[in-house]
Amino acid sequence: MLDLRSHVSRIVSSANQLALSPGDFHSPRAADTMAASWRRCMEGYRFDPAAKFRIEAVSDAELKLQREAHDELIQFARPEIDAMFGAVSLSGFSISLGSLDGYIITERANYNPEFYSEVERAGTAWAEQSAGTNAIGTCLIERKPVGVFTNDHFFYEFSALSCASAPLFSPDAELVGAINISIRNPELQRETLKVVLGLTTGLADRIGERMFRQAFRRNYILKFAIGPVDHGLIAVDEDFQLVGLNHAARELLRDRLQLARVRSLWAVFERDHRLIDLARLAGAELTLHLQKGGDALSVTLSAPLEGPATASRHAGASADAAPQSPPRARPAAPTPAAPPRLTARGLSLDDCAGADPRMATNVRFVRRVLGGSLPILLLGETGVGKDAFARAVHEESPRRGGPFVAFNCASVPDTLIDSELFGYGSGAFTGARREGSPGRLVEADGGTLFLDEIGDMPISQQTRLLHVLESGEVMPLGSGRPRRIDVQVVAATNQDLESRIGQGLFRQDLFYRLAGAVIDIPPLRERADRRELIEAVLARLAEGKRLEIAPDAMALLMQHDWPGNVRELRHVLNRALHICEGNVVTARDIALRTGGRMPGSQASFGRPPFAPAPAACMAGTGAALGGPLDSGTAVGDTGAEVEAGSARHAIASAERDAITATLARCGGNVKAAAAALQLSRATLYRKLQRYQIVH
Ligand SMILES: Nc1ncnc2c1ncn2[C@@H]1O[C@H](COP(=O)(O)OP(=O)(O)OP(=O)(O)O)[C@@H](O)[C@H]1O
Repeated sequence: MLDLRSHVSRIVSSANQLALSPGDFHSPRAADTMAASWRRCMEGYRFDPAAKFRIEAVSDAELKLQREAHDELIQFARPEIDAMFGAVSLSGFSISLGSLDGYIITERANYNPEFYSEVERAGTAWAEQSAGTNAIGTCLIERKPVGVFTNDHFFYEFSALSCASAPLFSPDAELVGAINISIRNPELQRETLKVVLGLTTGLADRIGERMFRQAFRRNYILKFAIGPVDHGLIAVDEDFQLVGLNHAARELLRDRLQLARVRSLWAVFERDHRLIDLARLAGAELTLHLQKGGDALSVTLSAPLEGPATASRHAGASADAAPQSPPRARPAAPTPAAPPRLTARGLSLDDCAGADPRMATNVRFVRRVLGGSLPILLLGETGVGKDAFARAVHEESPRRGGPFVAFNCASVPDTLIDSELFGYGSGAFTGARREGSPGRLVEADGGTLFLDEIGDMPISQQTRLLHVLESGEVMPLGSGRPRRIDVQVVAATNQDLESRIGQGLFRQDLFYRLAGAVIDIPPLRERADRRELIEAVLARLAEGKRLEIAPDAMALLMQHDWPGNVRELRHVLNRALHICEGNVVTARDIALRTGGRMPGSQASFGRPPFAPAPAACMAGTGAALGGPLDSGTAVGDTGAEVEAGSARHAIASAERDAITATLARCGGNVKAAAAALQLSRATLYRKLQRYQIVH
């Protein structure tokens, strides 16, 4: 282990020597991985390697939310983590699972304080932007296994640790997190860490395989070795049409898939008639050799775990989808590309889930609580489908025969919320209806009450609502008689409730009461099934008319970052279908709002150098500037006018302005700005990326 002075000078000189063009913070060569990360730390995040560092950690409540959001990933990872921990239980050895944001969400460790440090506990923030060079954070950025030996950590505080992390990919080949092994042992050799890195990569491979086999449980699966611990997995239907490829298989077969624009397994391997017969007969698993470009590859074929899927020629690995478009994570769907079912009642829970793994987890989770009295809290940006989800919950719950009552806490004036929500007796106040009003809570008795924009509810009504939820009784104003009610409460917000609690604007006890089951609905830009969702929304809008999306239009739609989410997508497609010629929507018909995420972006809002590719794109004509969200108002889903400059936009806009101003005041120093804004550094980095603020 180096002393502090040598540590700092090694980092600074290596980062400076790294021959990269300005702004290129990603190194193509493995040997440069550390130096590239150090350089990101100094130039991108403006960290000082000599500075004292304290790891950030989320609160227990936030950790609980994180765990709920990653419920499925934890379920798949935990048995493998436990098995590995049981096999290699050494002092100073811990295994942890990091979320995509770099938080440790579960861990196994020897908690002997001699070897265990608080920095390894669940809830700590290891995103590189938060903790500097480290195995979890750097692996998540590099999307490859990364070992970080003692002083390779950017901050000196971590130099007693050596860590190895490997990325975890979903069945759709999306990065979903990282698995990490840490060792706190001064005797550890750099060479030994390489072995540990192999163990970690094998662990990630096995967790990925569990997820893949579950997702494609109705398909035949071919498995073949790619490296000493890596495996390619390919799911096919009974006609040997490709249904899914894991990340390793996609990487290996990338050229072939791209060139051939394949759907069939026989474009990857040479046709083998034995395989067809064997697959039909296969009761379990068999190993055979398949020819691939002159080489014989040993492949294990396993039969479906559940009843075989019907032929699915529309599978994700279709001609124009492979390999960028992930295969479907829900192989059970008989016609995977079919649009969601449109009923008079709207979307079902399966429709809301589409083929997105995070949404599938959400739906599985919410189904477990339906029928009980646990309140459900829906979180997500504007337009992601919280309202649609709430209605689908009602339709699937045992209360579906009862009323569904929606109450928007932001659209009713504060002074009327009391009477509207809790009701009032006859003659309770001047202007009241003579016969009184039962109020929305009582109206929802026996059914579901959807409290939209709960984050905007004034604090005094929050107190009353909390009382109702705790007692199960409503006391209408001036009636003197409480009324018992039996209601499934579903609340929703796009606000950061934790920070509202911090500002004293939201009651913490109400939050805990509402957060019985927390469902985090991902924004459209993060959904793995974007392509299918785009097609489904168009099909739904086209009402039976057959319409196609030309590849150039699809490319625009896939690149856009959708600040208004599915609602914005609907507006864009609705406009396109009315102006397109014939049955094909082309790029000329697509008008996308350009610039920052919220209206009124300033020129200074760009993309941090390490952020994903810019999402803004513009159709060939100047019409792009006249996109629906620019027009000031937009026609809402129910036909009502929705203000584009609504309270939500104003809040986001104010937040973005406050961040920009604070950063400027702090000379671009993120740490100082985070302290001034009373945000954790990780949260501020997330917001910088969200608002695309260059600092
Ligand atoms: N999975 C989906 N498939 C098709 N359409 C969808 C899907 N999810 C949402 N939509 C549509 O997108 C639009 C916006 O959805 P919704 O109103 O539920 O969003 P929201 O999150 O509640 O918005 P807000 O935050 O503004 O209240 C609606 O027209 C809805 O029908």
